Amino acid sequence: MIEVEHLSKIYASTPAIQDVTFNVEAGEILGFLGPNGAGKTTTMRILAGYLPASSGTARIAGYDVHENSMAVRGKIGYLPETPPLYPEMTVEGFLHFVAGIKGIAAGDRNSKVNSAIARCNLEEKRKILIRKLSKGFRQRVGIAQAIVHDPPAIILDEPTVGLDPRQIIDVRNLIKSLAGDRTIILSTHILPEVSMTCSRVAIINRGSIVAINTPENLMAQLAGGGGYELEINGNPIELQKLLQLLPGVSLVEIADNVEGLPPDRFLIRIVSEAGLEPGRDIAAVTVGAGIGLHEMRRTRATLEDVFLELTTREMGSGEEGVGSRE
Ligand SMILES: Nc1ncnc2c1ncn2[C@@H]1O[C@H](COP(=O)(O)OP(=O)(O)OP(=O)(O)O)[C@@H](O)[C@H]1O
Repeated sequence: MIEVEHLSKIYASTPAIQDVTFNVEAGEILGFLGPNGAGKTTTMRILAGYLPASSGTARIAGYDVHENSMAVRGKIGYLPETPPLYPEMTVEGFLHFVAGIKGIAAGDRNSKVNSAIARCNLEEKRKILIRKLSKGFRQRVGIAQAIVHDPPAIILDEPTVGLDPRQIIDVRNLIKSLAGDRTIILSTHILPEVSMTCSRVAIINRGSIVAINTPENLMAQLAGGGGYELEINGNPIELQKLLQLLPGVSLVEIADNVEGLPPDRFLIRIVSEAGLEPGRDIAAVTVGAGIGLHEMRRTRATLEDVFLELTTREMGSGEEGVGSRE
């Protein structure tokens, strides 16, 4: 549904994105995750046909975004970072106005507007002036204007920025409810947003895609990300020396300042080598050394670990990333 190939954009002499390539299948929600300034908005604006690329191509439902920008606008709904709302219009009046701009025939506008209002749970606000709405409701109006012409693809740029926690949950649920037959790209710099909403995530850093995969696979592929935590009483330094000798153990740390830990106990964090499970040996060595083992649990890499690993890595030091590039 969305095919992006070798897309680059250079502003004056500053490259904003470089050689960005990815596909989004019909019905998928792709999270476009990256720190501030990574190039998310630039990519979204090119896809929506609002900004020309310096090189490369992007197609939506088979149409080139540059060569067929009018056809593309009919296939795509776009919510920019700051939604283009008219505060002095009512919700319903504004959506009628947008439906007209988007070329919906006059006879179809009522049903399209009503359907967008229903999908975005705006029934009770339809006659209210937009300036009187809370930010959460305004964001829903922004999403309603993006979907009023019932496009098969939707691009949402940072849709939950500035919302309170309740509004964030509402907007995320709304986004999930729009999926199904529609293809959605959701740009965000908020990690939980992608794990809660998206089936796949592309991580962009300094203008380049560094990984693209399901959140689960990204976490599973992070080398050495898994490990164990032990709560012990006994000599932690002695145990650390013994555990460091075990095959499959790459790092043993004694944790500082752990809240809620009784004064005679220590927390040991162990990072294991990818694909190895030294848990049995760890338990046996600990008990064999006469150390009290109060608790032992597995720890797994989180999406946050993956994100930090990929976005804090220095340029030019094995930049390939953990996901499969498309
Ligand atoms: N109009 C412009 N002129 C010059 N440089 C720009 C322009 N727009 C963006 N940039 C630069 O391009 C890079 C990518 O910006 P972009 O807004 O796409 O990032 P982003 O990931 O959306 O960031 P944020 O989350 O902060 O919005 C940044 O270095 C930014 O400073």
